[in-house]
Amino acid sequence: MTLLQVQSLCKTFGGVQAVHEVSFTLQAGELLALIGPNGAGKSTTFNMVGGQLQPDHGRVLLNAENLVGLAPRAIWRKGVGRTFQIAQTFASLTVVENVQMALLSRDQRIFSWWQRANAHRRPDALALLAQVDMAAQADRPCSELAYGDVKRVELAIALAHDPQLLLMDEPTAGMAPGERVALMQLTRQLAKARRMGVLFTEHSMDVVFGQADRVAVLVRGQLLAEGTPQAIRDDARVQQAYLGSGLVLEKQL
Ligand SMILES: Nc1ncnc2c1ncn2[C@@H]1O[C@H](COP(=O)(O)OP(=O)(O)OP(=O)(O)O)[C@@H](O)[C@H]1O
Repeated sequence: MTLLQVQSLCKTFGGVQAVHEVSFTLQAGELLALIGPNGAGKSTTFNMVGGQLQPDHGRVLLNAENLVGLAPRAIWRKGVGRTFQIAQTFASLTVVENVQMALLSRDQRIFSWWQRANAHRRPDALALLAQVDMAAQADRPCSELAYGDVKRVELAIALAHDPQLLLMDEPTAGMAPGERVALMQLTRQLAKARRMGVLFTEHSMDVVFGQADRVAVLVRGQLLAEGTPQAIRDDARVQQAYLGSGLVLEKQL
């Protein structure tokens, strides 16, 4: 069964048609990059999939179940995880406590006190940290970590919910080029190992063309092209759309 089917999504803000009849699919274990020049409708599409925005029209099917109309938390409960452009962790807690908090939340336990998190499923939290190569730093406060490491902790937090689909909004924003590729290589390995679909918006073309299985290109709210990284890079319409945008569809070395 197809993991995610986005069908004919439309969204208008005032007189602006932000997204018009956008459709695409995503299979389990696949990484799909949503790219396009500024204002193309990427965030709007992304937020309609996650439930932060309601579409005017169209459907978002997860394993054939329509998510449109559900609150973001209900969508999350159905297996849609999310990471943010600016990584969100509790700086005052340790690395492992952050993951323990996520496990508590997943287990639907009431947590008023961080001490509760501290006692909850530490071995499982450590196992998740091992998956993102952060087990050795488990007992450090998140506030002490380099930004690239915070992003990996955020990934472990997202994995604590065992998502079937992970939405990543510009996951590598603010990172150095080497770190960007490493984070998405790791995400790719995890997606394949867990059969987790990943939909991500991204401005870094080295990440898009190096790590995505497929690329969907939005321009002025419409899906211009969709295909393998190679097909997209060679597509004259895509190159035309990016002309003058300051972005270059450079070749992967
Ligand atoms: N809340 C809003 N109210 C009014 N207009 C909006 C709103 N959100 C987005 N838009 C408009 O919808 C269009 C698509 O915006 P969107 O943020 O989805 O594009 P984007 O591809 O994510 O751009 P960027 O790469 O710059 O983040 C733009 O013209 C934008 O100005």
